[in-house]
Parts: sequence; structure tokens; C-alpha cells
Amino acid sequence: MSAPRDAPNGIGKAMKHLDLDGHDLPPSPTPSTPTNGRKYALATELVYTESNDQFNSSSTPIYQSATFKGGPGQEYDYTRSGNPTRTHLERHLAKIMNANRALVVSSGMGALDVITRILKPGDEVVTGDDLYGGTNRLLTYLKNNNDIKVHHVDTTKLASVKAAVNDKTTMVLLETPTNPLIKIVDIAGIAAAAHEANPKAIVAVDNTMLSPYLQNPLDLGADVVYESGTKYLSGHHDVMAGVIGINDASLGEKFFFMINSTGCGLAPFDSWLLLRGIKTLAVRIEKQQTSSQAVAEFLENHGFKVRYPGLKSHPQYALHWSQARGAGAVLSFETGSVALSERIVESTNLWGISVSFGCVNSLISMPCRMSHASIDPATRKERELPEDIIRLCVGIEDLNDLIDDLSQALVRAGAVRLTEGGFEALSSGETRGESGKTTQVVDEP
Ligand SMILES: Cc1ncc(COP(=O)(O)O)c(C=O)c1O
Ligand SMILES: N[C@@H](CCSC[C@H](N)C(=O)O)C(=O)O
Repeated sequence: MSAPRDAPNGIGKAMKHLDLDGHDLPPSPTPSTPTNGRKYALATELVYTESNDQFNSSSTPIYQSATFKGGPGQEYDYTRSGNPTRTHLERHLAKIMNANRALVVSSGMGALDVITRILKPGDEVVTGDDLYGGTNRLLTYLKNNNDIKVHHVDTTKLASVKAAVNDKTTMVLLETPTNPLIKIVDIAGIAAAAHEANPKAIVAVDNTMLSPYLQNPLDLGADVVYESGTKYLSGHHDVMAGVIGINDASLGEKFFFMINSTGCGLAPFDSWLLLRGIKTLAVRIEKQQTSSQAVAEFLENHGFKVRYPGLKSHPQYALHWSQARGAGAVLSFETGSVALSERIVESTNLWGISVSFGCVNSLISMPCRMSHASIDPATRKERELPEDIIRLCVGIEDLNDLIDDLSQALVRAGAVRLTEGGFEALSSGETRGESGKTTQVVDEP
């Protein structure tokens, strides 16, 4: 790559870099100079990248090279420490995440691992009671093995968070909307409370459910934003990636130190795939959330308890819209019966039964059996995660096809009663059966 030394993104500008113990480090390839100056609207910026090679290629080249010839002082020497394709992606991400610096690693969990490696024995973490299963698993590991105290509280209640944070709170870790209960947490309110309790506390927000197209936690007072690039940013379920955005230069250097030391930086080809995916983020999300709204209304109008921040019935509708620009494309609903939920999921044809979300294909899943199965049943119960909950992740297919397929699944599973005008949900306690038959639903004990 031939980025000029004085390029506006700051590539190559001399900076002071410290390792975790404060020792000088050579400059890392993506300095912490502000990169978020946007010229255009976000949808344009997603597509717009400066050419970064000598031939002005339209698509960023994939520098599929582990090493770079030269000697001391050159910008790149080894891909674990830095790679031009990865740098290009990081500069692009910093711009769209409203961050001074972005870093990319091999998965969303890899991103959380990098972030939580700054915790030391005795540190305290305050987090939510509805979290992605993998996040819960990593936090539980840290609690059991690294003497980190992890407090799970209802982060939808600012008072509960205020009661949990204190001067020993090193990190506050939030999801909003949460996965899978689609709860909304007040990022600005919690960030202020955490920083008041301990000015050094790091507030990290998992932005996977919305992506930077719909929400920018750093603008709301968070110190770190991270997300699984496996989801909306890439959009096609063909790459695993994790993204971290920060404004604070020394925090950025600590995270870079971890990435270089552990070797979890995103590979060149995967960086290229993520760059390609980001270009269509706006059109995908716009289409996905328009369809999600229709699917959510369809289910709600047929008597289901639906969790989606695009619905006025969402208890934190106003809060969500005060901090996000859209409702996203993940929703969940309850049926009142695990067996019924299983039948609905298994009766779909177009909706793929799969973990994950953010892909162009629509997916259906039962979180307690799939994405959140690593949370033990007793904890799921304690945290009021309904076993029957069905999660829908809406893709870009034709909306009528999606609703038709869902309708036939609801009918086949016996979740609704056929009426003259269509169908309606059965009231709780009514016998639910396959269409035409009467079958008593018996949930396992
Ligand atoms: C909210 C959330 N955060 C983080 C992750 C982890 O991302 P990845 O699968 O890319 O490691 C996931 C899903 O896996 C997720 O749903
Ligand atoms: N077997 C995996 C499950 C991944 S779940 C992926 C995604 N975050 C989702 O919510 O669907 C694991 O144990 O991590």
C-alpha cells in the first residue's frame, strides 16, 4: 500500500505507544488519530472508500502476505502486527462507527476477549441479565477462573445499575437491544452513572443487534463499542469477524497490544469480505427492518406477545428511539408452550432454522435450545428467559413470501385458529393442535 505519510486518516503519523506496563512500543499501523470526519451521509460513507493502491483499484486489494520485505521502521512487517487490507477496513470502520480508532479481530467473541483482557483479579464488572449466551459464558469463565466479580443486574432499570456500580467497578458491559429478549438499556444514563461511581470505569457496549448504521454508542458516552462483524456488517454469513471502536488513544493501544500479542487480528481475505459486506449495509438493513416491522405487526395482530422496538407496545419504545435510528431486524415472540414453539419452528420452510442473525436470509430459532443453550436452565429461569421464546431474524426476501411461510407454519403447528378473514391466535389454555386435528400440547416438565 502506498498511503502517503501525511494521509488525513493519520496512517504513518508518529505516535507514542505504550504497552500495558507503560513501556514504549513501536508505532502500530493504525494510529489513534481521529478518522471519523465524514464528508457524506452515512449510507454514502459506507460505500465510499479512498483507493489505497498504486493502480487506483475500485476494490481494496487483498494483501495475502504474512510478511513484508524491508527492515526496521517500515509500516508493515508481519500480518499479525498489521496488514494493509486490515488497516483499510479499520480506517473505514472508525469512520462509520464515529470512533477515533477501530480494530478488527477474528470473531465477536474475540473482540470481547481482547476487551476483557484489561481486567485484573479483584476487578468488578456490572452487566445485564439478558445477554448473548457466548458473552455470558466468557464472563462466567472470568468469574470462576480469574477472580473477576461479575454482577448481573436488570440493566433496563437505571436504579439497579446505580446500586451495583461503585469505585471498584472497572467495566460495565451492555447489550441494547439485548439478545434475545430485545430489552433496551439507557446507554447515556448508565455511562454517566458508571463514570460517576468510578471515572476510570470502562463502559463497553455490544452493538451487534443494530450495527453502526442504526446506533453509535460512543456518541452516547460509551468508552468502547464492539460487535460481531459476523452479523450485519458482513451480512452474508460467509465470514466470522469482531470489531472494536474506541476514542481513547491509550485504550486503543492496549487493545492493539493484545491483538498483536495473541494473534487474533482479522485475516486479509476476511477483512476484504467484511469491507465488501459493509458497502451494502444500508440497503440490507433498510429492507430488513421494513420487513421486520411488518412481521412484528403481523404476529402482534394475531395475539402473540412480540418483542420488537419498532412496536409502540415495546415498554422502552421511547428510550430506544432516543438513542437509535431504527428498530433493527431481530424480534422475538412467545407462544406459551415449548412444544408449540418447536412445532412452529419446524413447520417453516423459508425461514432457516439456524443460530445467528444479520444475514440476507431469514432465520428462526429457539434461543434456549440454540444460541443461549450454554446458559444453564436454572440461570435461564432465574433471569426469566422464557423457554418457549422464538427468535426471528428477518432477511431481504420478499415480505409476502416470509409472512406466507410464517402463516402456514403457525397453522400447521396449531398455533392459530382459522377464521373467515384469516386466522387468530388461540387464547391461553385453549387446546392447540395441528390444523384440523385437536392435540393437547404437553410441555416437558
Ligand atoms: C450480541 C452478540 N454479541 C456477540 C456475539 C459473538 O459474535 P461471534 O459469533 O462473531 O463471535 C454474538 C453472536 O455470536 C452476539 O449475538
Ligand atoms: N454454538 C455457538 C452458538 C452460536 S450463537 C450465534 C449468535 N450469537 C446468535 O445469537 O444466534 C456457541 O456456543 O457459541
